[in-house]
Amino acid sequence: MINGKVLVVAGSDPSGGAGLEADQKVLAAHGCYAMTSTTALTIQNTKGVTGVHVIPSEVVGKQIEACLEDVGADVIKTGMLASAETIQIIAQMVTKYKVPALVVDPVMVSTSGHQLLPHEAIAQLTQHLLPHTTVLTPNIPEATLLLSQNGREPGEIQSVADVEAMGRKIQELGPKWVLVKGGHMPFRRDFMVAKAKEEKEVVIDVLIGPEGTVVRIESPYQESTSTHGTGCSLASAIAARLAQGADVPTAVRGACRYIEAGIKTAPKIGNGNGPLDHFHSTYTLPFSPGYFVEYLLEHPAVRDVWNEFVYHPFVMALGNGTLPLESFKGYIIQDYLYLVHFSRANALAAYKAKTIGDISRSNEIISHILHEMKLHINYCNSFGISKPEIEATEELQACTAYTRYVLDVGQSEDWLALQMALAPCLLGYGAVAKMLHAHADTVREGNTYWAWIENYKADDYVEAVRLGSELIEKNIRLQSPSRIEELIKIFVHATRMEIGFWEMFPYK
Ligand SMILES: Cc1ncc(COP(=O)(O)O)c(N)n1
Repeated sequence: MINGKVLVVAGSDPSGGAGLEADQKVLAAHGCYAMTSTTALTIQNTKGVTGVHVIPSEVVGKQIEACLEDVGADVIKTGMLASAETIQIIAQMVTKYKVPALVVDPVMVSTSGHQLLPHEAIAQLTQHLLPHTTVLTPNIPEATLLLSQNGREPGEIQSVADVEAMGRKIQELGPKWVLVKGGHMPFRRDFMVAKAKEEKEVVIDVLIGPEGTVVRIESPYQESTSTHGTGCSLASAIAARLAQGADVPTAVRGACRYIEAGIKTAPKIGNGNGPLDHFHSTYTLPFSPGYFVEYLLEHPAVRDVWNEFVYHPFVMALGNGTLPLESFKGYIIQDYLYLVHFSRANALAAYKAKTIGDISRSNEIISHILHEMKLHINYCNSFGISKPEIEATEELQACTAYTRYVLDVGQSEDWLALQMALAPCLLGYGAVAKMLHAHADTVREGNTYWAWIENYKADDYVEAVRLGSELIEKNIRLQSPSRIEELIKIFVHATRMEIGFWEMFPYK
């Protein structure tokens, strides 16, 4: 689901760790809709930048216009701007389209030392863009350069208080909020600049805001070579959170935590300064909404056991009419006893359901089971077995094991886990009947078991399968991938119990 629209105006990094490529990953990880306007194509990888092809500023402007006059944006985020003309055009667009928020990462020099904004463009940046800026995100070298190019004394940094003073001076140049990023200058625990390597303990990002607001965001110093694109990614994470309605301090704090985790879990890609893991907290479901059951039955842990159940020799003997009648009688009686507990399990599902709609679905399934049990009684009567005789029969172990397993899942786990334990029976009998209907060896005329097959192919059973699947589909996509794997294990175990049920009686 898309929440928030962000337009990024920045340069492209073909190696994917910084620039537009990183920005789009961050926005995707936050569930935002990302648009881009490209200021430059760089030639770079984790080892450094070897070339820059600047895109004409009219093209950049027309790309921005194409996005804003149609889709619109909640936030514009800028990165590498490449030229003074491009800066002017962005400022015109921000004013013309009254974009609600502007996050400016004043990219000047890459981590590897390559100039990404001409020195003379810093004046344009200050004059045209900073007055419209909601959040400006310089690191300490960029903050120093911004102040000195504007004829202000950056001052020497000894402590966090000096960083705050620096942020305040930058705020006077126009931006509403300034985040001075501390990654380049770690501190000791006492908030003095770390001189020696072993003194580097904390990173402090300082956010300066209106009416004297100061927020310090402290995180543990991480010794890492995976920091390529951290600045781009941080500013995009701030933009994403603003687009989703967060206030600036909340957006900035959340974005800093996102980057901290991205460095911690970085994938070690390339031979230089590697990229972050942008997707450390993103779930990707392995199926598309509405197609879980299809995915489930093809899952490597399910496929073979499912086929063993559906194409079991007991089933095939029902289909070609060769199943010994004594086996069928025994099976029908045990299945009746099974259905009593299966109804209890569905009643438990109704109890665990949270909406009247889901309660009523469980109720419909129980009504269907009652109908099925009447057919079992009719079968037994035709074999001369009465209802009291059925009910007086002792459950066989496979019947007890299966039903009590389902009930235990229902007691000890949640509603969806119970539905997964119930699913092999519901889906399986539908699949068995469908398979037998289509199978070349199936005998219809004179097959004692044809009526049994017909029952599970009838419209009302097909409808019950559809309802059951719909219930699972609706709820499964709210689960995490690891929980889905656990739920699949329940399905597999219950399917094995179904196989055990076929195995109770001789089928030859
Ligand atoms: C296109 C582009 N934009 C920004 C950066 C800065 O990122 P870093 O400081 O990590 O090199 C970059 N290297 N390339």
